[in-house]
Amino acid sequence: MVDGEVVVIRDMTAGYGRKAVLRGLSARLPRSGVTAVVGPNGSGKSTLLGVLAGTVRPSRGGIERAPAGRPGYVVQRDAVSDALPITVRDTVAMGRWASRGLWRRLSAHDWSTVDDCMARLGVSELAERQLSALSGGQRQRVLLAQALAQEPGLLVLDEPATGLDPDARRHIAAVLDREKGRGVTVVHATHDLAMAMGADHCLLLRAGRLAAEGPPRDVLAPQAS
Ligand SMILES: Nc1ncnc2c1ncn2[C@@H]1O[C@H](COP(=O)(O)OP(=O)(O)OP(=O)(O)O)[C@@H](O)[C@H]1O
Repeated sequence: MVDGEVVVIRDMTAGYGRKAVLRGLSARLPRSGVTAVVGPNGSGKSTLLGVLAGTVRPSRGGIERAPAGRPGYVVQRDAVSDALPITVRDTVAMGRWASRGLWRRLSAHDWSTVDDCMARLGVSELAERQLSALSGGQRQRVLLAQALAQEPGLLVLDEPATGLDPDARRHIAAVLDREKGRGVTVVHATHDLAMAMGADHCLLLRAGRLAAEGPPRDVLAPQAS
């Protein structure tokens, strides 16, 4: 892997308040590839994704050579309120606000991007349904469509397959592969071995440090045994 083809995280320390969660972490993510971040509960996966998405600010070091533009970020599904009175189409349209601004009307091009993203995730038939009335798997696809509507160069997903049945997991994995084919750099945290094995690159975190990095079969083989 040569330097021009990677996103570089260099000697990065980050956490919450005075508590450092990630300490001196250096890693590389293949550009236009899928990276899986694995590790036990509390090892710092979500914190790393937060840094990549720009919601957690490192106290030292940081990301070099991130893809241009605002990252698309899909948080863990249980972090999204069930009570939001909003339709599926309007949820996906929120992805356009980042580039359009809150107070400007969305253009015909914006709405066609929204409709295209819903189609890519197979949720077009749900467009007028309330987000709160969807199953967990449907909601996850809608949130992914919202992130794609931002047309990001970097797509960051926190456990996109958790709680989904095997078909839904395969669908999400196929969508991530398709985005990679469109040149998007994809990073996701997962506890799902098949999802991690399907990635191009794998980062294993342990207690806020990088315990291993490389092809998933090399990183995960000792874990699986
Ligand atoms: N908003 C926050 N404020 C304070 N501490 C936090 C916050 N979010 C996470 N932490 C702490 O940071 C540490 C790492 O949490 P993080 O969510 O990054 O781990 P994780 O590997 O994603 O875990 P999981 O697999 O359970 O999702 C934990 O000790 C957690 O309690």
